[in-house]
Amino acid sequence: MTAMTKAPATPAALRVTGLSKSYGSHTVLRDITIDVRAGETLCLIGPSGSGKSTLLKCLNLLETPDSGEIWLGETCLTAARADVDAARARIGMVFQHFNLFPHMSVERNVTLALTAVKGMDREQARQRALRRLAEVGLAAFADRRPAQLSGGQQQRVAIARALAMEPEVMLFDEATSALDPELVKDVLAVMRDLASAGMTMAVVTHEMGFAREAADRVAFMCDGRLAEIDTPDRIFERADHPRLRQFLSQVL
Ligand SMILES: Nc1ncnc2c1ncn2[C@@H]1O[C@H](COP(=O)(O)OP(=O)(O)OP(=O)(O)O)[C@@H](O)[C@H]1O
Repeated sequence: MTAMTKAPATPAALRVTGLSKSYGSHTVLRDITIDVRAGETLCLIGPSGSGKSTLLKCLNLLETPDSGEIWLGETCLTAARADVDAARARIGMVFQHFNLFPHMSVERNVTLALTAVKGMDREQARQRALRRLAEVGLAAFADRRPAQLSGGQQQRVAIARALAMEPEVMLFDEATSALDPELVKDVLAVMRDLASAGMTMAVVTHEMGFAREAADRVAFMCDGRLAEIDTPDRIFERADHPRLRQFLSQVL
């Protein structure tokens, strides 16, 4: 008789349990339990003010939750003695506003943290930056200043900068919301490539097309709660949660 073998569960790269957060008397996150599996693209959708960005900021330790735990692999980020800087270096974050240094070249923007934080040798950092810039389609722009690039190109530099740190997880907080509509698709294409390449990603987005096509799972947040989490197909085609149906009827 052969022993039954059980398929290994996909490990969680990030795991959140019982996370709550208030600003004064305003409760923004209510008892959120969610994980981002290794290699997964998880999209977070929901009405404005539902807590999506706050959740992402908690994941990157830019905000401190009032209660609950966040685990990055085997490391508890919310433990009293957690090394926040070391943990943050393992998580890449891309914001709506790219915050590039205007007086530095594109290449220097990407290498800065490599040399300053990782202590990498300047030439080694440059080579890594050039590889990352090539991946986002900007190899030819390394010596330019950010102001000489379009908003979409600047956002791709910000993505290259985050990738250069070789993070275990990438977090995207409305990365295309500040862009002119015609610049959005190039940034989404880079994000799609990353998703296809197996990068672990949590993506707050208002781009329902991206969530539908690129996500492995979609989480719907509402009033600070995780209201639904499921495959894109079930979220978009077979939604039975009334607030989700209402939300989708407004945005699709
Ligand atoms: N630093 C802060 N201080 C006080 N209230 C805040 C702070 N940051 C966020 N909030 C409030 O928390 C709630 C959730 O905000 P959050 O930005 O997480 O929502 P969101 O779902 O990302 O919204 P959007 O889609 O509009 O970006 C909102 O009511 C917001 O006003």
